[in-house]
Amino acid sequence: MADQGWDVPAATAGFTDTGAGNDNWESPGNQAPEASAGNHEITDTAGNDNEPAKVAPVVQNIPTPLEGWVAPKPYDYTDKDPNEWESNARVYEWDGDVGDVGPEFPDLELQLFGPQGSREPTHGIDFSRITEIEVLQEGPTHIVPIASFETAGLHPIMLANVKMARYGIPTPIQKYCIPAVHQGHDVIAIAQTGSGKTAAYLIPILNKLMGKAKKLAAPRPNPATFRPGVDAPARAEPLVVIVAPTRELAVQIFNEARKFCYRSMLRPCVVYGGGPIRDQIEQLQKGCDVLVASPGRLIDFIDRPAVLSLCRLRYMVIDEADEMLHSDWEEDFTKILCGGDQEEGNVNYMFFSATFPKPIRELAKTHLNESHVRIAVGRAGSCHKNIKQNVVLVDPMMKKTALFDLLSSLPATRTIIFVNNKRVADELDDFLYNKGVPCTSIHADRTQKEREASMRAFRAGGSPVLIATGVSARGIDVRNVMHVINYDLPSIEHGGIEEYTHRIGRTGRIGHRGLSTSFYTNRDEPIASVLTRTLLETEQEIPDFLETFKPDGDDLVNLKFEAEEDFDGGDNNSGEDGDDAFGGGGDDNNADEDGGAFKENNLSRDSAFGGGETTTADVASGW
Ligand SMILES: Nc1ncnc2c1ncn2[C@@H]1O[C@H](COP(=O)(O)OP(=O)(O)OP(=O)(O)O)[C@@H](O)[C@H]1O
Repeated sequence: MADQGWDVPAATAGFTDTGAGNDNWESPGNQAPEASAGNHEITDTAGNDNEPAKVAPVVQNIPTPLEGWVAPKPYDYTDKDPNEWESNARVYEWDGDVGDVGPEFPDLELQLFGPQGSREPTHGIDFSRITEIEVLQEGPTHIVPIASFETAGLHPIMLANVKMARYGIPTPIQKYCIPAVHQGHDVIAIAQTGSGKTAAYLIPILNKLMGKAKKLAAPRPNPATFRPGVDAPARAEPLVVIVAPTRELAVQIFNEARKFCYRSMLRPCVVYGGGPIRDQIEQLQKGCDVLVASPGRLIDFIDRPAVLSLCRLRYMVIDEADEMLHSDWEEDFTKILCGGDQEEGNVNYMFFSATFPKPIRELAKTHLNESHVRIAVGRAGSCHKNIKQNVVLVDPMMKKTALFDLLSSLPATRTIIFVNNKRVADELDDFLYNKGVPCTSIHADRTQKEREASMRAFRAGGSPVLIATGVSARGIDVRNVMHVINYDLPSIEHGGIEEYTHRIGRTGRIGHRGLSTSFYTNRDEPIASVLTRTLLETEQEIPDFLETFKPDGDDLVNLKFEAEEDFDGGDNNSGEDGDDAFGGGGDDNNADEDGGAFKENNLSRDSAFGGGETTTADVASGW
C-alpha cells in the first residue's frame, strides 16, 4: 500500500481492531456482547423501550464474510444483562471521609483509561495542523490562550486525568475555553468536528469545582454502604448540567466526564430517553454533581422536583447547540434553560458546536451574560482539510450495488454509512448483512438496548460498519473511523451543508486523516452549489458533473459561502488576528487562504487509502 501518511489499517488483513487501548476503551465489565447488533432476525422492534425485545427463534444462518472483513454477527436477543445499560457504568465513588481527593482504584482506572502501555497520545499525525488553524474571538472580553495543560492552572488530579486520557497538547478550542471558563465567563464556541470541544468545557468546569466539591455539592448517602430502596435517597442537585441532542452523545459525554471526575468528589450521571428510568433514578439518588442528559428525559426529571433540583446549578452546557436551539425544540429548550429552579445569576451558560448559523447564535446570545466570550476556530461550519472528500455520480436505482462495490473495493476499515431515513437504514442493514458485511445500525425506531449494543459493537470492532440516520450520529466520536459514506446526501431542508459537515466529521478527528464518499444523484441538485463551494474551500477535486456549479470570476477568488451570510458583522473587537472574528461577512471566510491555517493541501489527490487510484474513482468509473 503506497501509504502517504493515511492512518488506514492494512488492506485485506481483516478487521482486527478490537478497540483495546483506544480512547473508547470498553471496560471489562461493560464489554460488547459477543454477538453484534444489527437488526437482522428481528421479529419485533417497536413497542416499549423498557421491555426486553421479543426473542426470535433465530436460525443462525451467518453469511460468508466479504473478503477481508470479519464475519457479520446477528444480534443476540438472549443477552439480558440488566446492568448493560450505559447509564449504569461504574463511576468513581468512595466513602468521602478522606478529603477532596480520593484514593486510586486501579481496576476502575483500567476501565476508564485503558492499560498503562496504551496510554500514548491519541492524536493523529496532522495534529499540528489543527493547532495552526486561525482562532478568532469576538465579544467584550479578550482571552489569552494557555500554552499547555501544565501551565493552565489545573488541579493536580485533573492534570493527572488529562495525562491518563493521553492528551499531550491542548487543541485551539481548549487553549481558549480553559482560561475563559476559569475566569468565569459564559462562552459560545465554534470549532471544527473532532477538535476536542467536549474536553474544552469538561476540563475547566470540573477543574473549577474539583477543590470545592465538598463545600458546594449536595449531601448524599455514603456510596460504600448505600442500599437502594432501603436507605433514604438523596435528591440530585447537580452543579453542572450538560445537554446533548442524542442519547448516544449523552452517553459519550458521560464517559468523558467519568474520566475527568476520577479521584474527585464529583459524581457524574447520565439520563436519556429509552433508557431504564428506574435505574436512572437510582443513580441520581446516590448523588449527582454532573448531569449529562438528553433534552426530553431532562425535562421529565425537571418535572419531578423530589428527584432532581437545579438549585445548586453553576454551569449549563449545551452541546451541538445549533441542533438544540432548532425551532422544533424551542419550547423544550426554554424550559431547560429557565424552567427549573436554578438561580439564573449563579449559572454560567456555554454553547458549543461545529456549525452555528447566525440566527441560532443570536438566540444563544440572549441567554449569555454581557461579558461572555465568543470563540471561533476556523470558519463556522467549515470542514477539515484532512478529510478527502469524494463525490460520485450514481443512478438512484444503482445505489445499493454501488455501495457494495465501494465497500468491496476498499480495505476493511471502520465505516459509517449515512442515510436520510429509517426505512433505508433497515433495508441497507439487511442488504449488506446478507452480502457478508459486518454491519449494524442505529436510528430512532430501534430500541435503546439495540442502539447501545450497536454502538458497543461498532466501537469494539465486532461490527465495523455502522449505518445511521444523520441525527443519530451527531457528535459521535469513535476512534479509527476511516470512511464516511453519504449513501444519501443530506437534503437542504434537513440540515443541508451543516449536516454534511457533521457527518463527514465522524472521520478525520483530532489530527487523523479520513475519507468521505458521497453518492450524488440528480435529486441532489439543490445542495450542489454549496457542496461545490465546500469542496473548493477544502481544496478537493471537483468532479465533472459539479463543474457547472463552480462559482466564477471574483466569486471564485473570494469564495463566499451561503453560510457566510450568517456571520456577525462589525462588533468584534478582539479577534486575535485583527478582524472579522465570526466571519464578519467579509471576504476572508476562507481562513486558510490568508490566515495560514492550512497553507498547503494536505491531501494527496490519489491517496485516499494509500492505494493510488483504487478508490471510489474506480467504483465510479463502473457506473
Ligand atoms: N488535547 C487533546 N489531545 C488528544 N486527544 C484529544 C484532545 N482533546 C480531545 N481529544 C480527543 O479527541 C476526540 C474528539 O473530541 P470531541 O469528541 O470532543 O470532538 P468535538 O470537537 O466535540 O467533535 P464534534 O463536533 O464532532 O462533536 C476525542 O476522542 C477526545 O478524547
